[in-house]
Amino acid sequence: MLHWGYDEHNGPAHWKEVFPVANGDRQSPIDIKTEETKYDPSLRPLNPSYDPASAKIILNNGHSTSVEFDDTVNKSVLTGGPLSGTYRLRQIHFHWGSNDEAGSEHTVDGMKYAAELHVVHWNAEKYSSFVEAACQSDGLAVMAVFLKIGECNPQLNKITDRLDTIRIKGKKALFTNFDPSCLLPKSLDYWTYFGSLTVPPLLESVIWIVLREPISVCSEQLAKFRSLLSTAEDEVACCLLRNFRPPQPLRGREVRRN
Ligand SMILES: NS(=O)(=O)c1nnc(N(Cc2cn(-c3ccccc3)nn2)Cc2cn([C@@H]3O[C@H](CO)[C@@H](O)[C@H](O)[C@H]3O)nn2)s1
Ligand SMILES: [Zn+2]
Repeated sequence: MLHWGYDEHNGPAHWKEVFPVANGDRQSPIDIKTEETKYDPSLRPLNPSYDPASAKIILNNGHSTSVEFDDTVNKSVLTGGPLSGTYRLRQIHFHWGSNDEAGSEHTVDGMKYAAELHVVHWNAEKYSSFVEAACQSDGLAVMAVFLKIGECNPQLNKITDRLDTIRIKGKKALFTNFDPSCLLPKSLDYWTYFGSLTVPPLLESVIWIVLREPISVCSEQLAKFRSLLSTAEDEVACCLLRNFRPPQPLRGREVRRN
């Protein structure tokens, strides 16, 4: 496998050939069977606190589009929920499908949403860099938000309106004065479980916090994500039509809810 991606020849079914942890016992995403989730009274309310000035750039890394934040200080952080300590905001990115019927990574009782937003944080209290944290079992905390097909989402336009300037893999553009809280639903109720990155190197270092209430997205907005290229300037242009990993075995893990 040349370089991992989401096509037939290099997609999720092939990743174990280069990243054996793909067959590990705390892989993500998962299907959340709501009847089997366990209420945990010790879970606290989520407390995202983001400074719009910490947004820096919007990027096409060939696998998704992300907004990268200044994570050199504790300006944008997530505390509370299942977390002990302060997790610093690193970046947000999206997963989507080739049509509106699929695209989310996590599923709920087998149901797929059209897309999924990931808000990636790292444990800056215990570790000195993102990459170091990414190798620790409590190193990362990713908040997942489902995007349900329906009304266009005006907040999402702040991102989709900029995608034409970063169509090619590797392209980035200035992107500041952005508070990702504007993409969170009214309710911050969540499910939480111990899992992994859903992209290589699939490290088993993520405390997943999946919000139960989706936000809306319309077909036109999703179409803009699909028009991003997974290829660089000097390559034959190929659209990033889908970039979701399917659900992985639960391997006895518990999914708790607040
Ligand atoms: N769905 S999800 O699990 O929430 C995520 N999806 N993308 C994410 N990114 C942040 C990130 C960086 N790293 C990382 C891990 C170890 C070493 C260096 C970086 N993990 N997640 C965006 C992202 C991923 N990567 C990975 O960087 C590796 C090292 O450069 C490279 O070998 C991989 O091919 C590439 O996937 N870089 N940026 S978190
Ligand atoms: Zn992701």
